[in-house]
Amino acid sequence: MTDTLKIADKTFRSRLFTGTGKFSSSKLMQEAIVASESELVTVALKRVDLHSTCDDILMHLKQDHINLLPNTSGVRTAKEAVFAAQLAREALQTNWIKLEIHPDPKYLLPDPIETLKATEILVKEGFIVMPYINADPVLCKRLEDVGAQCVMPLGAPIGSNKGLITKDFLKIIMEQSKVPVIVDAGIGAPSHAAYAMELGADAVLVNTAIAVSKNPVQMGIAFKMAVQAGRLAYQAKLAEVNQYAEASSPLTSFLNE
Ligand SMILES: CC(=O)[C@@H](O)[C@H](O)COP(=O)(O)O
Repeated sequence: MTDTLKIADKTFRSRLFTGTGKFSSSKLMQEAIVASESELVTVALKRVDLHSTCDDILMHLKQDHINLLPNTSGVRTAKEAVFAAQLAREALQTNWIKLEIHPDPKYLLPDPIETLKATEILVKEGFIVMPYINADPVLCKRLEDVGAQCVMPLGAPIGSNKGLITKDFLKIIMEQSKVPVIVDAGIGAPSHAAYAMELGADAVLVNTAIAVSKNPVQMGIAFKMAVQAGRLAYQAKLAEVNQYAEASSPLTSFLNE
């Protein structure tokens, strides 16, 4: 039986979503993404030439199995985000949008109030909204209530590579969410991605760790395998953590009964 992930009208075989920033060339970006087998790839609207039919980034992402997910990175308010999403829909012919509203350039932390406001408006306008947010279980429920198709809580600040520093809150989100939970940002190593999947994430989104590694193609493969391993482990149910030792074989003494 194939283990797939459904978000809105699309079904994904891969639970690794990827980003397109920070690669040293578009060709390398394409090779790494293809090697990772990612099927949902986010691209910052501000980085593409919406008036050109042969934008370098977009040209390299023209593959049958790759779905484009424009993101609103760079906007500071709900109003700007809505405008950016409308532009993306027009130019890229998709109503999918990764909603990112982070006005503070130092930590790039998402603004929860503007994100909720924008989600409400965009859902009403027929968008499939994938909001990037802090790992806030209450906000996740509010976003779900207004029609977000998934939630994308951060593991750590974007580009920090710190891993799942929000893990306790991610666990609550995964326990409560009725929409897919995609752990996004700060995932700095395949082991972080595997851990997120072991916890029960539906998918992860990784950009920096693949793009800036010495060998992005190999790292793309490493992330693919880590996500698969973490997912399998989650499905197989991990053994409980015990306070005390538990012998693996009977504790009878050797030779004398
Ligand atoms: C590309 C993108 O959407 C990023 O904003 C995303 O959050 C990934 O973060 P990392 O670069 O830390 O993987």
